[in-house]
Amino acid sequence: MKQTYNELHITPSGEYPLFLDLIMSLTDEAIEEFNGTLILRSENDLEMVLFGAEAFAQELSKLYGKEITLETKMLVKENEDWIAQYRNSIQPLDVGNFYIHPSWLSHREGKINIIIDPALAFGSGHHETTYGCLLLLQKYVRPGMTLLDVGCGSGILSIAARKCGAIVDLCDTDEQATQSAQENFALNHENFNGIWTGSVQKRKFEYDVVVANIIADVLIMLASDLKKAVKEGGMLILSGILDKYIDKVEQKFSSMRCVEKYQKEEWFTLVLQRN
Ligand SMILES: C[S@@+](CC[C@H](N)C(=O)[O-])C[C@H]1O[C@@H](n2cnc3c(N)ncnc32)[C@H](O)[C@@H]1O
Repeated sequence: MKQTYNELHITPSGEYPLFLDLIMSLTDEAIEEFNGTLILRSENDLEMVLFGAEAFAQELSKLYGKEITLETKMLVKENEDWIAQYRNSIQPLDVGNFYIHPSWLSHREGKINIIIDPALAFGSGHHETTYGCLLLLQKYVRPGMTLLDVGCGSGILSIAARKCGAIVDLCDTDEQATQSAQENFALNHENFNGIWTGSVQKRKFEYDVVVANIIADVLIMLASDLKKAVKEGGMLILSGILDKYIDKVEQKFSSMRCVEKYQKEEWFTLVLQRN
């Protein structure tokens, strides 16, 4: 990309459609039409287009026996690097020992680095619910534990758990999410044990830790399957719970012992232990 581009404005005093046709025949660039002005933008030289339009105006004036004039303006403008601007808008994030950053930013020494590039799947780390799960995972996950991530989205939680030494399975009902999670595992040079499109019911094992950051209604619907997925003495980390639904969720999971309740803004994350 060049540093600058040219912008040509042509406003004919008459015969506008003929000038539009002429300019379309002189260039492949897109033409903007604004209040009787034709605007062309190009990194290439536009002098020939200007010259052609002026010559055409003179010829038309002769042909019609009346003066057809052009108001013209040639500007040189700075090219914006939109991709760079977009990239600059994506901020890295510290969550306890984790440092979450996109692939174009460098690692931070002394931190557990997690690379997540923006994509369609949920889970950049910035949402309060993901943040809560990340904080609690680093507190409760130990090397060698098994973990199931239900509703994996971008895979951020299972990547984090893997980086803490867990053996991880993950699933999501959305195929785009499982696809994105696999890409993010590869980006982080990490591996998972199993991944599937679907939910907790498709699991084959019981786990030391199950994490599910889904909305309250879905957690309630999945309650029995989520509880069964946890080994005796194991932990269930639930998030995606708005404060107004916390009582309802706690009641539904009351057969488990509440070990920790973390709140960030209006979002709760619960750590429950199976007896
Ligand atoms: C809020 S996102 C969480 C993403 C990621 N785990 C995080 O913490 O950032 C919830 C994810 O759950 C998935 N989901 C919704 N209902 C589900 C269900 N019944 N079983 C499994 N996943 C589900 C959605 O497709 C979505 O990717």
